[in-house]
Amino acid sequence: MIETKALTKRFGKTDAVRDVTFTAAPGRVTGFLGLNGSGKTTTLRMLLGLTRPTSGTALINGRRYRDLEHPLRQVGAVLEQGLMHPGQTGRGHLHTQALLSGADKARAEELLEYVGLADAATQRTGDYSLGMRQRLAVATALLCEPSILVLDEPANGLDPSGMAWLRGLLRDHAAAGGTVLISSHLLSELELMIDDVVIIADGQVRFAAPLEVESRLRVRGRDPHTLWQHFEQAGATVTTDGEALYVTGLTAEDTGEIALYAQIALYELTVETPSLERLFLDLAGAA
Ligand SMILES: Nc1ncnc2c1ncn2[C@@H]1O[C@H](COP(=O)(O)OP(=O)(O)OP(=O)(O)O)[C@@H](O)[C@H]1O
Repeated sequence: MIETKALTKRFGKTDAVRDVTFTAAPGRVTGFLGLNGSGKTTTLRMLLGLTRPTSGTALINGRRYRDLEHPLRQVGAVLEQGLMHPGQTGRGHLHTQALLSGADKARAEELLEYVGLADAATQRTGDYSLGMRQRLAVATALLCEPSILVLDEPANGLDPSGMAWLRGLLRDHAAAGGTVLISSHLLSELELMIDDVVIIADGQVRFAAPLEVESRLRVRGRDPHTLWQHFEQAGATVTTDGEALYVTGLTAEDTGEIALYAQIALYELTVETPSLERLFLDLAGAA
């Protein structure tokens, strides 16, 4: 569990982060979205004890990072990929990091395989592509099997297959009960991998909610007018573009049952998740 409460950081006269409060819950992948300079990295650095907050708190499993007993066993972070010696091999890097963090070599070998670098383990990291360095950084973060993963812009440099790999890895981590916080300005890519979204603009949180709350249903049926009345009677909000009805406030199951009860054939019942990009541009742009 990650919690920030009224987190604030001032650099001179600049309020980089102002009153930021949000939660990233276990079992969920939380996207931390913002344009460049919006305060994402500063927030994550405060969470990881690398920058001292001006005020407010940032907690990992209920404690500040510096009060954690075995921080690397609780939280793994990918903040930048530059922290590896270019002359060291991928395997050498991971073995060194394992030694420093109290993990064993077998875990390092397992992770080389898991992140898809087993075949490139003997190459120098200086010859790695940006995507390969990202994979190695993720492997390093996972060495001590932390329940929480914090990743700052991990999608940078990943090709489509790398993105699919990252998506699978984060989903598996959350499915096993872990907490994932991932920052990005690459909206379309995050949309497929997150459960909850926190949007930050100009140092302040503009939106924090599960992604699905904003979803709506697109419904077409034989008698739209009567369907409309039934949906409204069930408490839904209904609009139309002349082709279909758009229903919010009902599940797809409820909607199907209501149509069956009214004996009106349905021709279409689609759950539409709003484009995160549209949501983001509306909220971030309003800063
Ligand atoms: N050490 C610092 N000293 C002074 N100002 C800083 C410092 N670090 C960040 N800032 C300022 O704080 C604001 C937020 O920066 P931050 O790096 O947190 O944003 P970001 O959302 O991570 O952006 P990016 O995606 O470009 O990294 C910016 O205006 C930045 O210039």
